[in-house]
Amino acid sequence: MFLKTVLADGQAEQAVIREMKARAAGARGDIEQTVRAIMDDVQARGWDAVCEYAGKFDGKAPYIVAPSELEAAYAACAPSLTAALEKAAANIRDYHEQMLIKSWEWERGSGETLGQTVRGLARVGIYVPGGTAAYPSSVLMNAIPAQVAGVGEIIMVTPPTENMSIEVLAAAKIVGVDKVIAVGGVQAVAALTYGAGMIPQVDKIVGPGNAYVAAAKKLAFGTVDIDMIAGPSEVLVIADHTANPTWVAADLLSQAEHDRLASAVLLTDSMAQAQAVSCEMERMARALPRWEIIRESVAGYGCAIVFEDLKEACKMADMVAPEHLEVMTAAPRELLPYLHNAGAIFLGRYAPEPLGDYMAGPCHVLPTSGTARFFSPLSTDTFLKKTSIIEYTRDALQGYAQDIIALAQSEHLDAHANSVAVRFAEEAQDEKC
Ligand SMILES: NC(=O)c1ccc[n+]([C@@H]2O[C@H](COP(=O)([O-])OP(=O)(O)OC[C@H]3O[C@@H](n4cnc5c(N)ncnc54)[C@H](O)[C@@H]3O)[C@@H](O)[C@H]2O)c1
Ligand SMILES: N[C@H](CO)Cc1c[nH]c[nH+]1
Ligand SMILES: [Zn+2]
Repeated sequence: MFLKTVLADGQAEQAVIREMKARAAGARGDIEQTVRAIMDDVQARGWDAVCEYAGKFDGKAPYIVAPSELEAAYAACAPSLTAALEKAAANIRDYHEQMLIKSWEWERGSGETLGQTVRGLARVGIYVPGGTAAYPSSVLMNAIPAQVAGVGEIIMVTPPTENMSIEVLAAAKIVGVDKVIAVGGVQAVAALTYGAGMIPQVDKIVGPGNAYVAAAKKLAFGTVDIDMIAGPSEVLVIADHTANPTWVAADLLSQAEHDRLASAVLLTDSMAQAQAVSCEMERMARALPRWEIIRESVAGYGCAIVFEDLKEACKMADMVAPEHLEVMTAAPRELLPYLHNAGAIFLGRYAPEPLGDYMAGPCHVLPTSGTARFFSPLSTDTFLKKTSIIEYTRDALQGYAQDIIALAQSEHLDAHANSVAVRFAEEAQDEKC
């Protein structure tokens, strides 16, 4: 069968999870030493090193992409594409405006004012891969949440390939990215991390890239912040016998085509459904241009598991914690309370995964490789920085003075205790006199 199909027996589920973990570890690769050497060299020698590595790996010196080049790219795209990008941009923007957290203040009691200021980061870098994975949709998905969060300056970097994607450049123009620099790979991440030549140091680097870029982002973490290390794409579909097998198959293929390491998993309570989906996948996949990639990803990381009860399938989905989770059952919302771990959940037959990739509005940069157990999608939160605010009146502080002093003394921190005591000592003295 095209999609290997097994009955759930406890072991089959564990085997799938083991394979996915091994895949995630393998995808990371063992290139840290090479990447560290480039990062260190850029930190030490700055722009000269960036230019040398750009020449070595991309055969071209880095340069700032002029606004006229962005305009020309926009004009060169089909109007139907720029219109679709603009529609997607509007949906991404209004979705993220809904979730934006604002600064807040609260009076706990008389004279105790507490709160938080919430501000966008001053400057962020967005990495956009070169090659076939240069997705214009990813430019929108990374840059718009940053803009809505109020980031001061967005710098986009992308490898200076011979024929840079006009669609990517058009997307940068639509969003209004502040600066686009044609530089890629580790040298781009290093320049954004330490600052080099025309590239200023940023506060955070986001966006996907190959194993070198991912390793560089890992090393950058600490000097700057990063979003996450994105692994290969994943889709897990929970479908009962009511789902249309052609549609389920189409959705599984939509992520299998991303990458040879991509995973496409079906969980169902119907063996007939599993078999029908497998047949449909094979039929449709053979007609797709990325057939070779699909064949490898489905053979390596695709499967269907048949459960007696869909609640058991939900437990398995929670263990996998997939990037994308589709629920195509007669009553999808009934399963929602049982699903805790996923980057994005698509409910019902009219929410195929590519709706989320392009148009619905939530960001398509999602946790992968099981990290949806604890990571969240990229969003405005990714680009926000919070600062606590504490303001007390004299009386409010006095009300806590003895408690603070007691706590400080218990930790043998006399200067801490004194910082509060000193504020009331003079008054105590005055009262004595
Ligand atoms: N998860 C997602 O949402 C998502 C989206 C888009 C792309 N991606 C991933 O992004 C990646 C894109 O990869 P890509 O290679 O096409 O573009 P890329 O921009 O990530 O990497 C290209 C750069 O890699 C560097 N490089 C190449 N070989 C090197 C070497 N031997 N040593 C040091 N540096 C080297 C070069 O500087 C080059 O500019 C893919 O792995 C794809 O799966 C993921
Ligand atoms: N599904 C990808 C993330 O896993 C994002 C993407 C971009 N374009 C199409 N798909
Ligand atoms: Zn996709």
